[in-house]
Amino acid sequence: MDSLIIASNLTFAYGSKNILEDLSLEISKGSFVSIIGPNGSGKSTLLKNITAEITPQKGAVLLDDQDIFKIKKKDLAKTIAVVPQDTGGDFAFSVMETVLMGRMPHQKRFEGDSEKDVEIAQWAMELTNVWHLKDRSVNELSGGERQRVIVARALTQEPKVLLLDEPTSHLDIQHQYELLELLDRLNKTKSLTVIAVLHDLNLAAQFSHKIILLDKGRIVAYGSPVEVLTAQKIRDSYHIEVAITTNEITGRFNIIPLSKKKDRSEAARDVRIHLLCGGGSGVYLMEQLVQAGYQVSCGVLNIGDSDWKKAKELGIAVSEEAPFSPISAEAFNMNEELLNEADLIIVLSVPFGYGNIVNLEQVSVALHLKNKKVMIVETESEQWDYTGDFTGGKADSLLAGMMQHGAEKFGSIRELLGRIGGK
Ligand SMILES: Nc1ncnc2c1ncn2[C@@H]1O[C@H](COP(=O)(O)OP(=O)(O)OP(=O)(O)O)[C@@H](O)[C@H]1O
Repeated sequence: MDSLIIASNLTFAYGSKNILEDLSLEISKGSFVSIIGPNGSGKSTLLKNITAEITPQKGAVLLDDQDIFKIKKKDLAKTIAVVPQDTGGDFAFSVMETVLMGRMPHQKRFEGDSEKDVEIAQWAMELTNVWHLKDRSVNELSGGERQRVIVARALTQEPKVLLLDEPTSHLDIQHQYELLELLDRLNKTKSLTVIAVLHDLNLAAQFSHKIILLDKGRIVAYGSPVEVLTAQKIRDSYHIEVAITTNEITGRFNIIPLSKKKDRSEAARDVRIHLLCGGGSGVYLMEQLVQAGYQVSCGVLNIGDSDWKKAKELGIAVSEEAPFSPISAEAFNMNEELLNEADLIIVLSVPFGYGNIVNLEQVSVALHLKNKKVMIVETESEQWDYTGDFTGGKADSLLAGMMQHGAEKFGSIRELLGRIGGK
């Protein structure tokens, strides 16, 4: 590994309270590393130690093999730029003047801004989408605009490594992505090493090569997103349950916080919901219902189907069958059990053929004989090519029969969630 930063055995205390405990790490040149961890775990303190803003009581930090605390501040600023957490304070300067301050490490004393300095400042302001604000006073900007100006100032330093402390905290979702995509681009095209404290684990997962998970001043995990962002590690550090699922389209994984059992809505906690879905029609609803605290089951689903995969990821009980096989007695019986246990059955827009009509018949029996509550969602989703009934009218007549016996119909999953109190 071609290391840019090596921290060894760092111990840092504020007063008598140790914040970092014998912490060691290496960050390689050209990498994109995120630092995550719960509030107060020491992320900002670590960042300040490895940028020589504060000095540890014990341990050492090397930047390119040099003791960082011995490098002159001006020289250090040619290599390292920092976007601090708090970009507040009084900036009685214009945006242009503020961004040009980033050139100071490269300028001689009393030397004004050269044409090149202005060009670099413009380049950084265009990248961060603040060029149009160049003549405004920084004091008049919104939090998000100001944050982008500070990033522009840091880029104007032309650093080899950019350290950012929660750079997305003031940004709306569009600007969060724009900023991280910009950092990703600079990382790839200019070999800029990026070290960012991020609170959003999904953003960290999406953009980082490596993630450092800090807890109580110690590194509890350091590795690729897949190695660090496991449900177990997140539970241990953040004391929260999460489901980790894979996005079918992007291939990236999503971390979905699940409310703690005790925090779940009283109403949702003990309600069992069974879904008749398939082909991805149930993915979104499953996530929403699990997140809202419902106990969810589904079936019968073909093994390998996207709904089946999502159910497995979320740990949902599922009655399953091999693809292209008729529903076996075993799958039928398990589905019946799940239906019997359910307080509510939801039928989603699934094309019915002779292979899966049994599912609908089972729901119909549960409604007619067991008085189960049934909700039917009939949508033509963009993701799902709803083609309806391939059973010569049998599916339609079962659905119509259920409607006559009290099943409720909804035009969309959102409408249904509005009724049952999902998210
Ligand atoms: N200047 C300071 N003086 C005394 N204690 C401090 C100071 N700065 C931070 N601390 C304490 O050090 C601990 C770690 O703080 P730090 O800001 O590094 O955590 P963090 O992981 O970045 O937290 P957050 O996610 O809330 O930003 C906290 O308990 C904090 O109260």
